[in-house]
Amino acid sequence: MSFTSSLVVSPNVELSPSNFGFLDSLRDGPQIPDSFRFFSRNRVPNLINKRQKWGNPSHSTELKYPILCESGYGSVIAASMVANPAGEMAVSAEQKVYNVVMKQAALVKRQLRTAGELDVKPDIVLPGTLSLLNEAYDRCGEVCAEYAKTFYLGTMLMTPERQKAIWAIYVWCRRTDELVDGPNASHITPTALDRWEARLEELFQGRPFDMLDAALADTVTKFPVDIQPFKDMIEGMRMDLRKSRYKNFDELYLYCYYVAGTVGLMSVPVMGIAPESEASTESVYNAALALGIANQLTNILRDVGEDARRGRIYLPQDELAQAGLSDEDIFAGRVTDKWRNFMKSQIKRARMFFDEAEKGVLELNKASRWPVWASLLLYRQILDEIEANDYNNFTKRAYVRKGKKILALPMAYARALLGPS
Ligand SMILES: CC(C)=CCC/C(C)=C/CC/C(C)=C/CC/C(C)=C/[C@@H]1[C@@H](COP(=O)(O)OP(=O)(O)O)[C@]1(C)CC/C=C(\C)CC/C=C(\C)CCC=C(C)C
Ligand SMILES: [Mn+2]
Repeated sequence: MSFTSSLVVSPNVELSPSNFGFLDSLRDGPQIPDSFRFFSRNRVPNLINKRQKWGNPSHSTELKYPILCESGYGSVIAASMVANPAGEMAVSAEQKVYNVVMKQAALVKRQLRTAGELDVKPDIVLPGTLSLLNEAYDRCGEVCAEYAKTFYLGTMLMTPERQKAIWAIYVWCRRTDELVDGPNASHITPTALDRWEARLEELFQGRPFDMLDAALADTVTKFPVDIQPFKDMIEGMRMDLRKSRYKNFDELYLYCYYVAGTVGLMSVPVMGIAPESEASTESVYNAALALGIANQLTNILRDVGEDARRGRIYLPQDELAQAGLSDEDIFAGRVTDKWRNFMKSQIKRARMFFDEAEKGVLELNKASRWPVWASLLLYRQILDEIEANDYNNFTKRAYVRKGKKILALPMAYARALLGPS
């Protein structure tokens, strides 16, 4: 059975709207309860909450990271070559990420600006398959609405093609995240992640395993989306399995790229760049990357206590030491002046990434700017809430109240009216 002429469903997989049990295909440890199905209508409670991570520029106001815009590449790249203890030159996290950004930007440059608009390939329909594909996309929309309501509302202005594609990407990201962060996380091994990656490769070759994969398989035939950011997100999940400390911001930055910067790189080819934009494709990708990093840093700062209770500290160890703090201080969860000062510098860094991201939102297609602004404004407010909690992110979870969330939508809309200057 196939969904479109280019999609071939893996043999022995019965495709039906209710077949979302993709964990079965990853199983290599203890049995996963059959009753568990990803994205059943009643959201499976997230028993183990979120991942977390961060970094800090307290000693300097100089931005090393969010500066991959066109000018100054040379110096950034030079700064990115670092010697390891053996004296060999190693490629820094920033350089690795930069290579992916350039690759994705080049791909998009070739395909995205066709008379300023995206040239969406039409469906080639086989009898009976289009309705299944539509059902798959509808299900992606439902999942998205269930997990990220504000963002889902923000996608309402997008063209149906773009909207569906973003939902499909969202669902793949959410499923990937749930592997290590969801209720079945304890069953997930590196081998399971290898299988998830093999499945991703199949999907990109037009052989989706289930309906939700089929939606993404269709999306990647229509938009210039590269597989690398998807693979990198899986790599981020591997990192989460094997690591619970980050030596310095370089290590943390790479992790943030893997789990969140990648989302920006996946989304821009679908959202599109405004036809009137004069910004370079690379600079828009750089901003997208910055938004992912900013979100993830914020996520880490919000969840310090929660993560510590799982034995995880995403904060850069060297910056903690510089601030006179240790793991024990975090496990003890004491809000001291040392902690407040440390947090101030971490928040400052996260805001710098948000500022960098702002520049790029203006350059996006008009209809895509709204959800991005909404996400940026809402996530950034979490930092304000951490401050309002007097930096107690050990026992108080910073969150944006419903009223403020609702207000963010018209504010985001107003901002979205502003395009490239
Ligand atoms: C408009 C918009 C936000 C589009 C992105 C849609 C999309 C594909 C989102 C996928 C998000 C996802 C499920 C990622 C999996 C890994 C993960 C969970 C990352 C964390 C997200 C926060 O999720 P949440 O608070 O729900 O976390 P819990 O699991 O509940 O704890 C992250 C912190 C990062 C998500 C990263 C982004 C949303 C980056 C978005 C960047 C762009 C869309 C680029 C915009 C373009 C420019 C030029 C600025
Ligand atoms: Mn999660």
